[in-house]
Order: sequence, then C-alpha cells, then structure tokens
Amino acid sequence: MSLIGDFGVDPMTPEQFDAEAALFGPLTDSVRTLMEATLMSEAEADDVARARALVDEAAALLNTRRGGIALGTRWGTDGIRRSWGNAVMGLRNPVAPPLEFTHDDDGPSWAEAELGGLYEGPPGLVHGGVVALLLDQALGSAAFYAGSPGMTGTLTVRYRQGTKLGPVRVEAALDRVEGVKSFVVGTVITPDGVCAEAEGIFILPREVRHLAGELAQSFHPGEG
Ligand SMILES: CCCCC/C=C\C/C=C\C/C=C\C/C=C\CCCC(=O)SCCNC(=O)CCNC(=O)[C@H](O)C(C)(C)COP(=O)(O)OP(=O)(O)OC[C@H]1O[C@@H](n2cnc3c(N)ncnc32)[C@H](O)[C@@H]1OP(=O)(O)O
Repeated sequence: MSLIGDFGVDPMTPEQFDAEAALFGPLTDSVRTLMEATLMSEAEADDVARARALVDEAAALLNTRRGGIALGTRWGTDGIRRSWGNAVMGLRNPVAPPLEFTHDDDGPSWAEAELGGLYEGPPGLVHGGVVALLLDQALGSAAFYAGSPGMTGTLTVRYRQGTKLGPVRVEAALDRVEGVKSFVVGTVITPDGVCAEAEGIFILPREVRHLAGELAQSFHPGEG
C-alpha cells in the first residue's frame, strides 16, 4: 500500500462522515458488546448455537456490500483525516477499546478507557502487547498533535507492574524534535499507579516529507 496513494482521493463531506458515524458507530458498540458476551457467556448450549446462527446471519448481511481489506485513512473536504479503522481509536473498529484522546495545550495528551477481559494477558492483567499498543497510539497521537507526526520507528516500553483489567489512563507528551524525528514519552496508569513507561521515536517517512504541513493540519483530536 502506498502511503501517499490515499491522499485527497474522493474526499468525503462532513455530512457524509456524520451519516456514516451515525449508522456504523452504534453497530461498532453493539459488536463490542457481542465480543465481550462471547468471551464471558455461560449461556445454555442451545442459546449459544442460536446466537452463533444470528451472528453468522448478521455477518452475511453486512458482507452483501463491502470494501477492500481495510478501511484506510479517509480524507474530508474539511481537510481532516479520519482513521476509523484504527485498532485503538477507530470509530468503526470494534477491537478498539476505544481510546479518545484529549490534547491539553499545557499538558500531556491523555485518554481513559475501561479494559475488560477482551484485553487479558496474564490472569486479570492487560496483555503486555495491548499495553504497548495503547502507548504506541498515545505517543503517535501526541507527536501528531504537536505538529510533528510520524510512523513509529522505535518504541521502548518498561513494564513496572502488572496493569490490572479495569480503568486505565494513558498519557503522552512530546519531548523534543530533531529533524524528521519526534521523541515522545508516555505512561500507562491505573489506580495502582504507573504500570508502564514508554519512549518512542516517530519518524516522518521520506515518501511523505513534502506533505508534512498538510499532514499536521489534518490532525483532529479523536480522529487518530
Ligand atoms: C504519520 C505520518 C506518516 C503516514 C502518512 C500517511 C497517512 C497518515 C495517516 C495516518 C496517521 C498515522 C499514524 C497515527 C499515529 C499513531 C499510530 C501508531 C503508529 C504506528 O503504528 S506506525 C506502524 C509501525 N511502524 C512502521 O511500520 C514503520 C516502518 N518503518 C518505516 O516506515 C521506515 O523505516 C521509517 C519511516 C521509520 C524510517 O524510514 P525513512 O526512510 O523515512 O527514514 P530515513 O532512513 O530517512 O531516516 C530518517 C532519520 O530517522 C532515523 N531512523 C530511521 N529508522 C529509525 C528507527 N526505526 N528508529 C529510530 N530512528 C530511525 C535515521 O537514522 C535518520 O536519522 P538522522 O536524520 O538523525 O540521520
């Protein structure tokens, strides 16, 4: 996939985005509920079998018309980029917890989420890869917000204590910029305190360096 290939192709109007969000946002929430129920159900065998048939029917309905293998990044006529397929914050991605970032002018970017059993690694704890996933997004998003976006070049995570399933806060802030590299730091925090710390180097790929300004302008909190 070409990084630049998606730029400016058939931009959608805010009204089109709103209509799609109104239609698919609630579906995403319902599927998230379904995923949690699938994990935790102790229903009778007949009910599980019937639920499966219903799910299969729903999937067949949704697949009557579909796009390619991924949603990709979509651009609006307002210049804002929507990353609704994003695995951490995507509006149409039921795998996303989802995290919604707030970007304070004078503080770190942060988001809070309730992480249930879908994200388990060790018993009762968030999977370490999921912790890294959240940090990757948080750091990347902070770099974007600061006006120096990039792809993750290096992400270093120090796990200080297990992250219990439940309420989780993720924070990130830009440390410094050196040329095309943004150095970002962040933490994952629960009521037990800091569970993980990360440092990341985000690099604007050479293929899109000429679009740095447009990219930075396309950032909108909550859109990835
Ligand atoms: C975000 C902008 C780019 C994407 C644009 C397209 C659409 C935008 C849409 C969506 C927004 C995207 C992200 C949202 C935010 C967060 C989401 C999470 C982020 C991810 O989930 S992202 C997936 C995982 N990520 C990868 O899949 C990267 C694979 N990789 C590459 O794409 C290249 O490898 C790249 C680009 C890293 C470098 O390639 P390149 O050719 O552009 O860089 P180049 O060689 O010119 O080096 C320039 C300077 O960086 C140093 N340097 C090079 N590589 C380094 C490394 N790995 N670590 C530390 N320093 C490194 C050199 O030493 C030199 O340093 P110096 O200037 O000091 O000499």
